[in-house]
Amino acid sequence: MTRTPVNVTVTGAAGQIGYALLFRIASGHLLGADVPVKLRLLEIPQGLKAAEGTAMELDDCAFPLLRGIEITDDPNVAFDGANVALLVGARPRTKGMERGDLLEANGGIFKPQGKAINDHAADDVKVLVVGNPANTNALIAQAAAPDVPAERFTAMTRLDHNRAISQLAAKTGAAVSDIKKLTIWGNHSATQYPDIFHAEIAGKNAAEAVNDEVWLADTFIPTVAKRGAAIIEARGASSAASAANAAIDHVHTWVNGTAEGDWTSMGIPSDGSYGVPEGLISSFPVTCEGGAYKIVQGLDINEFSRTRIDASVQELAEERDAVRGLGLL
Ligand SMILES: NC(=O)C1=CN([C@@H]2O[C@H](COP(=O)(O)OP(=O)(O)OC[C@H]3O[C@@H](n4cnc5c(N)ncnc54)[C@H](O)[C@@H]3O)[C@@H](O)[C@H]2O)C=CC1
Ligand SMILES: O=C([O-])CC(=O)C(=O)O
Repeated sequence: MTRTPVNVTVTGAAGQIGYALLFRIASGHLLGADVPVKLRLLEIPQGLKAAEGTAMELDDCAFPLLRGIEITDDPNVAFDGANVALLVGARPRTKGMERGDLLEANGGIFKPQGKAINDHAADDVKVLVVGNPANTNALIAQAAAPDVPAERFTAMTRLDHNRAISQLAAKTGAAVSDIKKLTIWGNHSATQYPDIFHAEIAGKNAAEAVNDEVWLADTFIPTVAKRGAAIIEARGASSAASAANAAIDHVHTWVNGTAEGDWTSMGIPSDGSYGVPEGLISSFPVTCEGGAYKIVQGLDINEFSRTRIDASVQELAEERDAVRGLGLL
């Protein structure tokens, strides 16, 4: 049976994450090895030529699943009929730019893109925001798309989730595949909280297996939370292939489901669970099934975790208030 191609829109397609992402989408890693895709690449006018170069390379791979590539600088065209929208392009912070300036500059990107998604995307559109500040950019886009169910707007904390699994595996000598139920709470920023109290290593509680609160507080949490800065320091450029890989993981899990006995972390609009104010786009532990996600309920949050979740959520509330003050919500 021939399947109808899924329309996948990628913004910032000529950037470094875009370059690492597009080939994996086209080769079937995003949605599945039997799902044909049509790509729409959105760039600013200065980025169009480089996006065309990437499209030439995509053609040269002769991917059997790739059924077309369209390149545009018009969000209304890029999101027309989009089933999956990966919002990667964002305004990076430049010298002398304050946080408020960054939020304002990104508001100028994510508000019109949210409106274009509202007006043109397919009814089943799923949106992942990668561009930083990812959680608040997702909130801006979602607010501009009142006709799209709010839960379709998500922000990427899967890279943090994967980083935390890898650090925990290195500490304990466990295989990455033995680590389950890790959680990233809060913002994709240095305040995020990677939580191992409910995680399992080969079926045993991870916090008990580690049994080292000093390592947890002084090494594990800051290493995961500041990994982005460490990569910039080492590579001279921010994470690209690992960020693209996390975007693939995020959408693949959302569409195809979490494994039995495991969960993942996604930045999603809060329903008030775990004391996170409703509407904030915060990272939670979630399970996915049938193309929808659900927050894992009933976890016991200890004092150590509560303080850290609250601090990250407080930062999200401040970002929301700042963009509200700028008239972006
Ligand atoms: N959530 C996460 O875990 C991570 C997020 N990031 C963020 O992802 C974003 C992209 O990173 P890179 O690809 O490395 O940046 P990059 O600077 O290499 O590429 C960004 C691309 O976006 C394009 N762009 C800018 N404004 C646009 C607009 N309005 N519409 C369409 N395209 C637009 C630019 O022309 C550029 O080609 C950054 O904001 C970065 O901070 C990066 C790593 C991890
Ligand atoms: O830190 C950055 O600028 C890029 C990023 O979000 C990450 O690597 O987590």
